Amino acid sequence: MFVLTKHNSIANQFLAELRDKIIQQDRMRFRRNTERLGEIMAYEISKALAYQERDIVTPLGSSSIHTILHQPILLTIMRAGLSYFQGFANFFDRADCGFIGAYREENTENITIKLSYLATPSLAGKTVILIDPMLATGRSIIDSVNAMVKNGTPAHIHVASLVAAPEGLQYLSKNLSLPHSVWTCSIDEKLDENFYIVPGLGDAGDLSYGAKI
Ligand SMILES: O=P(O)(O)OC[C@H]1O[C@H](OP(=O)(O)OP(=O)(O)O)[C@H](O)[C@@H]1O
Ligand SMILES: O=c1cc[nH]c(=O)[nH]1
Ligand SMILES: [Mg+2]
Repeated sequence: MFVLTKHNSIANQFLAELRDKIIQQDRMRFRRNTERLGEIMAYEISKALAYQERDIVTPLGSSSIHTILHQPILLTIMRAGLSYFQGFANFFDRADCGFIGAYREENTENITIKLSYLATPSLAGKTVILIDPMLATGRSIIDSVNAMVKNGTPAHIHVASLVAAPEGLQYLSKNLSLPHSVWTCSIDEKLDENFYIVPGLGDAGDLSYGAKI
């Protein structure tokens, strides 16, 4: 598993601003910081993709360089995923993309996921980056994977999160049987009694777009 904040970088400042209960109230900065971390995580994941050597003709000669063989398919879970996704789309700028509508319904016992929308290209044999900033119980990711495989079974899924809870990571390792890797900016302490990540940052969807009814 890759954890971005294990290494000091400017990314730590963006995550600190996302968590800070005052700064995070600036909705535009919240979305933009999320997007910036999406760009940085896209760069990190790009190192794990397949490359091919190409010769580029410049005005003065030719230059050999390794470029990405196939752009990954970018899939995100709405709402909160949208800004993080945009960071990936900025870097993987030729990628085919897909969208999943899912939200958590809380009851006292557990979380259930309501899936309402699925629009993806064919996923058969493809490398997919599944983008969702909050990995809390892990149920949104697992239910999304179970829904999206009807559009083909990917060769590999990169699960890209921003803040992950240990409980969610454990749920993924038990329930995600397809080849996958997990990428996150931080592994936090735990879930609270409402299944929110502690210390986390709060509700990423609401901070991005406002409370929903
Ligand atoms: O790991 P889980 O327990 O499934 O929680 C994570 C999910 O919770 C958030 O979505 P939410 O249901 O709040 O919807 P929203 O994005 O519309 O706010 C977040 O965007 C994840 O999709
Ligand atoms: O802590 C959490 C858990 C799920 N969704 C969020 O936005 N935050
Ligand atoms: Mg939410």
